[in-house]
Amino acid sequence: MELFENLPNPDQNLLPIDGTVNYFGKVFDKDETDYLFINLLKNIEWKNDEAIIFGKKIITKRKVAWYGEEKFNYTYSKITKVALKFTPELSLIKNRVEAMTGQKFNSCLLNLYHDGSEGMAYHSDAEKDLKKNGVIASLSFGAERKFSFKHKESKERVDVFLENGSLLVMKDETQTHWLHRLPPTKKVLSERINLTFRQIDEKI
Ligand SMILES: O=C(O)CCC(=O)C(=O)O
Ligand SMILES: [Fe+2]
Repeated sequence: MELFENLPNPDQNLLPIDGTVNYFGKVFDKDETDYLFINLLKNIEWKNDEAIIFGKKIITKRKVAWYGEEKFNYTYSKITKVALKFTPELSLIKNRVEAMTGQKFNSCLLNLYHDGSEGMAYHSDAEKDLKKNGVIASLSFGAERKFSFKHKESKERVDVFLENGSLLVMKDETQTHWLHRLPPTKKVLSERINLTFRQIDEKI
């Protein structure tokens, strides 16, 4: 039986050292994936992102949204945001992800990339509002895109393609030792939605 030979193995660590990244592959069936993509595109309150880069306020082409269980404040690229309450679809996705990872999440940052010209530069998600070494669960809908990790010291690279309806989990010391990015590409002409479920430290 070689039928499952090429299926992603969620127990496999994609990183060679200093962190853990597990790729689960597609975790929603085709109909659910299509429904969720269209629903998120329509019902999420998408806004162009604002960030302070080298002291200057910039507005990104990429759109973002921030949802949570509570009205959390969250500081990202030096701008503080307040979370909106989870929609029924976000709660459904969250429950599914919690069952698959055995972790609890209380917030979600969403990104909408209109096409391959939009991406996200190298960064790590270790803002002070997040639990230290907390787990991040990343869901992708729409166009498949490459996602790259780079080790902060050795500069070693690890690439993974994030499929429509797939789940990627980053945990342990990943954010301390690795950067990640979504490189821009000329090959992708359609939209991609990314959801990163996170664990905001409720003590703050
Ligand atoms: O779009 C992605 O896959 C990654 C997004 C990301 O890294 C982030 O929101 O922090
Ligand atoms: Fe990130």
